[in-house]
Amino acid sequence: MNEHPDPPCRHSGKEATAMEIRPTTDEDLDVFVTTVHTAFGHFPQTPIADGGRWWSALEMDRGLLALSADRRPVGTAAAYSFELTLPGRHIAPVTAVSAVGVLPSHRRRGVLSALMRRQLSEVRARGEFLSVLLASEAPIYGRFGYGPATFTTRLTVPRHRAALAVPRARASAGAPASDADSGTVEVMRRAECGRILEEVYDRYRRAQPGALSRPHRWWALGAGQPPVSPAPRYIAVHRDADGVADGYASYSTGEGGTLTVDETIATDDVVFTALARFVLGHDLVSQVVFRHVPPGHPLRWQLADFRAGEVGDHTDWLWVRLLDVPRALTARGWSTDGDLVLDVDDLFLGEHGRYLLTVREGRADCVPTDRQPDLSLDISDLSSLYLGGIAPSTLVRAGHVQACRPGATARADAMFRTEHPPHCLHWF
Ligand SMILES: CC(=O)SCCNC(=O)CCNC(=O)[C@H](O)C(C)(C)COP(=O)(O)OP(=O)(O)OC[C@H]1O[C@@H](n2cnc3c(N)ncnc32)[C@H](O)[C@@H]1OP(=O)(O)O
Repeated sequence: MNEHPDPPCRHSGKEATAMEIRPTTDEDLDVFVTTVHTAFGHFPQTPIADGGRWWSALEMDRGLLALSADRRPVGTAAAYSFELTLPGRHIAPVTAVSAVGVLPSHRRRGVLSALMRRQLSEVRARGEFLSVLLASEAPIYGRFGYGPATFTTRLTVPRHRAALAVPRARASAGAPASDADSGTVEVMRRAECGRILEEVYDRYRRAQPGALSRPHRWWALGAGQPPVSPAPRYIAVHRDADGVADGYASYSTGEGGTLTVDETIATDDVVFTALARFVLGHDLVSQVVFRHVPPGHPLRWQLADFRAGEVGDHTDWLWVRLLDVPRALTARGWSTDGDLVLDVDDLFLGEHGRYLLTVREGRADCVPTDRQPDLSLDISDLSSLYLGGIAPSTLVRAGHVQACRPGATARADAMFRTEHPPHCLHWF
């Protein structure tokens, strides 16, 4: 991207000038974690007492600490090194931003803005073109160029209305045998699973756009949330006819007989259905709560009673930030040929670029152009569109994206659409 002719850097004037931002080292772990806790005000609830497991995967050589003029730590930002699966099953390295916090006593003075600026420049210096995060509050990150790009829901099904319908396609005579599940489900405890979860998750995430890698280190340390952490859980492990694990559901039962499924990981739809059927058939359960179900997932349609599946917590999950438009757009796969001229503003970084995106046979070319634009948009909007989880027409109708030529919106919709909607359920 070019420097903007008159960069509207909204925050530069406000960014704390007497502050120092420095990278962290292993020696900073305690002060880093204490500062994050104070920023969130969550100290009593956070399980740091559990041997620091929650924070054990922090990459301290990638963290940032903001120090006030009197050298006191007042702000934090962490960065994890993951891979992100893009449309077309292409895989790219990403920086996953986390543990962002500014002390309550030092807010709204530009500390976060300065941390974000430093962090984005370090991501570029690594040669990466994508940054991602999970936002604690939606209004925070758009100004820094991030846009919500994947979405998730919770599906609650009362046990007495949990019957699955016989799918018409399978009930009809002559349905292919491969359509039915020929595998088995075994219940294991989390502690007995060895590397099964890690291996199944890795197969799943490589085929699922929007999914993040979970590095071996996370599993080995038991960092994060269940089932990566070793919290007590039952795991329903699905195996194919050859005995190879190809899916799992991690679950526990709680108050009032609610069975909560942390995540259902399946390498195909038949495996997902088999695992759903298994937990929905659990005795002594009043309802089953599936967390992290992709919006529009077929499970709701498989229930004999369509209204039995109550959708809740429909919310954003992964926020994406493009740092190099041509590299990002050429890295993902595309399913529809076409040409599109995108005029992109990056207000936070004070950059502007106009690009001709040309898609032929699944791959894109993206070069600077002075042709008239089809769409004019902010980098946060392009970042939202990037994984195919939201249609350009939605952002045009919302007034975020400007369609500059007749037919441009429909063409953009067709080009950005992906065969598999993106979904992410990794917490970091
Ligand atoms: C990926 C993650 O880790 S998500 C976790 C984020 N952290 C938290 O939610 C912990 C609690 N909150 C905090 O620690 C702080 O309030 C932060 C980190 C969200 C913001 O830090 P600050 O140093 O106050 O932000 P900063 O002063 O740079 O604000 C920049 C702009 O963002 C706006 N902004 C900052 N936080 C918020 C917010 N929560 N809601 C709405 N606007 C916000 C500011 O008003 C300012 O806007 P302006 O330039 O138009 O005046």
